[in-house]
Amino acid sequence: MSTPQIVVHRDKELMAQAAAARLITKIVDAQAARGSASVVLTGGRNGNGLLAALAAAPARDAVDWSRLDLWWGDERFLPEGHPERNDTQARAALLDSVDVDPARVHSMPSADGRYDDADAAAEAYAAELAAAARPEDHAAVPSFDVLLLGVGPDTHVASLFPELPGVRETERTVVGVHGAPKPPPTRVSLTLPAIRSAREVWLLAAGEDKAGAVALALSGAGEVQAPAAGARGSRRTLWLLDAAAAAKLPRDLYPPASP
Ligand SMILES: O=C(O)[C@H](O)[C@@H](O)[C@H](O)[C@H](O)COP(=O)(O)O
Repeated sequence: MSTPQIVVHRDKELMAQAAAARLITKIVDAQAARGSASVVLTGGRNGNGLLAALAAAPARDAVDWSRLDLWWGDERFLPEGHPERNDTQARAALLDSVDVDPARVHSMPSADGRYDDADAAAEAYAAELAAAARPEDHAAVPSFDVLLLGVGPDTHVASLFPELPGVRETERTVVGVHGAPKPPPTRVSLTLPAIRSAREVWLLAAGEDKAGAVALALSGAGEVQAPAAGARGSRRTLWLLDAAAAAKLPRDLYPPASP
């Protein structure tokens, strides 16, 4: 697992634009090397801000959108098309305006009666991930090129909240989440083992309400108390912050070229 690297941008707009530029480059490079790319999307303001910045970036046309697999790190277990679903928001921010292959857009199941509950939905998504994994991935999920995560003020990532059962999961790749402290209470989430199968994990946090969470997760807290601390990529873990979210980082962690 990789050691976190920290990049601090002046404000959240610049952070979103820089992250979008980074993601375009990453996808183009992966497509050049392997023919296709895979990205795991996240919900929240910063994840959607990145997608909106990507939609507005002229370089987005360098991506072959038809050769991109999209997955989600978590989802609110709500009916399809619900405005609070992460995939509904991602479609509005970016996916409706680029030429993605619908068969490669792997939304998490919705609460529309097909699955009894979030646990059954999680099992179905785990099976979809397992079917997409290749032998060389050595895991029950593909080796995603980039997995994006927002960070909550309580240090949650995806729908893995401090001390809840989901963050303690060591076997399953996807779990149903019940009683989440952030509404809606019922969700579906990748687990830390699934997140750690990604080559690169990028965590996004902006605003002063995230400063405590960022400092805690990067200062040696355990992953059960601070789930963001356990989100690491196999090759790279990148924390993309704005200055306000970085404000409480211990000085020795603060990167040299920061504003
Ligand atoms: O399902 C959710 O409720 C969101 O996906 C959530 O996990 C979000 O990513 C973080 O809370 C950070 O949110 P912001 O980027 O809005 O601060």
